[in-house]
Amino acid sequence: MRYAHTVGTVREAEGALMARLPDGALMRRAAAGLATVCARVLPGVYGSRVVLLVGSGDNGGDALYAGAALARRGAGVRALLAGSRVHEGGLAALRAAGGRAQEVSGADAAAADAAGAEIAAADLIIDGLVGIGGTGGLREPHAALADRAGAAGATVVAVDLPSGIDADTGAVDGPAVRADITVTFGTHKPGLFAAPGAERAGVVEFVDIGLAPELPEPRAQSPQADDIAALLPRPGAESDKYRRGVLAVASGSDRYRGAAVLCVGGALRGGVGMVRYVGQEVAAAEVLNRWPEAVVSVLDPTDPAGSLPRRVAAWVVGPGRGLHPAAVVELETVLGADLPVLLDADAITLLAKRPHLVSERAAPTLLTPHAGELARLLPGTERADIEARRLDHAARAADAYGCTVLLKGSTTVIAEPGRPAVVNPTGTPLLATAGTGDVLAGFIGALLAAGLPPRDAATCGAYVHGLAARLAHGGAAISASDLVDAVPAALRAVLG
Ligand SMILES: NC(=O)C1=CN([C@@H]2O[C@H](COP(=O)(O)OP(=O)(O)OC[C@H]3O[C@@H](n4cnc5c(N)ncnc54)[C@H](OP(=O)(O)O)[C@@H]3O)[C@@H](O)[C@H]2O)[C@@H](O)CC1
Ligand SMILES: [K+]
Repeated sequence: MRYAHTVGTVREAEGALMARLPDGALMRRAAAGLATVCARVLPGVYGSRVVLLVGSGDNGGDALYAGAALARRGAGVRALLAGSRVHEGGLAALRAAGGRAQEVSGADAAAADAAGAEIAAADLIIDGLVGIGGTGGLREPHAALADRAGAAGATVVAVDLPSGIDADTGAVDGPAVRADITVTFGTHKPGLFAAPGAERAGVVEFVDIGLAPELPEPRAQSPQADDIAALLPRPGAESDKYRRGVLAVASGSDRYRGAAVLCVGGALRGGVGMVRYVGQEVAAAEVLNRWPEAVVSVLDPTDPAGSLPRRVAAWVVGPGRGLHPAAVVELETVLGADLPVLLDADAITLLAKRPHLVSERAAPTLLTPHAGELARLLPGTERADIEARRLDHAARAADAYGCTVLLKGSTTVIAEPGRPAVVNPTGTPLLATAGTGDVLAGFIGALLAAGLPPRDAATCGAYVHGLAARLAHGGAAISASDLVDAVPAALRAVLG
């Protein structure tokens, strides 16, 4: 598991630790770890050209000390000083090691051109413009340096986090460094997990500076394959279809038959004991045709509540279901039962007008909106703002509805009141195609039926779903049906 803490928490922990350590000890640890990663990235340190982008604060100090270490090993190191001040100790260390420094000011075109030439000729660029002390979009000349670094062919290593991304949210306001590698200190930062910041971080390397004993509960966590393997249920000798869990699926309609077939497919591949599908006649026939192992019943339009299956362990409701009055009755009936329920798509749209159905519910509920649907659940919130600050808004919805929320999209985030947000690391743009959400809902439903709590079921579901998309065609485009077929390979990859 990777853990992330907010800037405020890091500052407090850093203060407590620094009080017990000699001056500069933490920065020396950070810079040594940074220099080690940089040396590993370079084909050879001796004779290589390293450019440091240096801002006013300690992030620049880290870059300068690491640059000094590389200069001592024979690298040609040039620091471009962009800030209103510079870390004096770091600059002295760089100079003592034979490195050179030049100032870059936003107004001086000649200095900017000289800096541009250094960047273009570099083998390695170390981004120490701003770290956790950065606020708002990058100012000049920082923004221009970030752009030039992006256009250069060199490997870019970001110090602590790529400059220009918000450490707590991952929001990017204007130009930001695009790193190949980010070397982060003490703990991960939430902005390294969540898009759009996460997309700028490249491979994230963690350097332990001894902060862990001082850190409280994290703001966010990002599961790795072994965490998922530990959570996924595995059938034992005593398993039977009822113990593995019976999932009721109310997805699709005669108009949207695919949502029925895909959701049931996701559930079956999620290892459910039995799927009980209920829906309109043509959709039900389609499900049976594609998945003969599903137990299917046809909804009575005059009695939607009475025709719902009983003796089930969990429910999935909503994908392609429609917004008609019978769908409302169905939703109210399902939420009235004391069982775990996953609501997706149309069920979320219906819920937005009836929030009490979930907020007053005691049994576990999981909502799986995309950003547009979450905007419906949080009146007055723009979709674009949700995309920019996914962690905050998922947490807000979880608090407002008193349930678990999985926010789908560029980075899938799972929030639950009082718990650290889970940020899924396997997401891929390949998933941005119709029907993939139906598969996810079914797959997570299977895990709910098996008895996993919603947060764990959602965590495993998002992870396996993303991995399946990546594995389906080796990174080439996929359809939602391909995704269903690739789930077993993803499960094999996780379970080993
Ligand atoms: N915490 C830890 O445990 C450890 C932390 N360590 C390191 O310290 C880093 C934090 O250092 P920090 O506090 O000095 O802040 P940091 O990000 O370098 O610079 C902030 C300065 O930048 C400026 N500035 C701000 N916004 C800007 C903008 N948009 N555009 C342009 N400029 C902007 C502003 O200065 P101004 O120019 O306005 O005077 C501000 O004062 C941390 O990320 C890690 O690398 C490790 O060494 C050891 C362990
Ligand atoms: K940085």
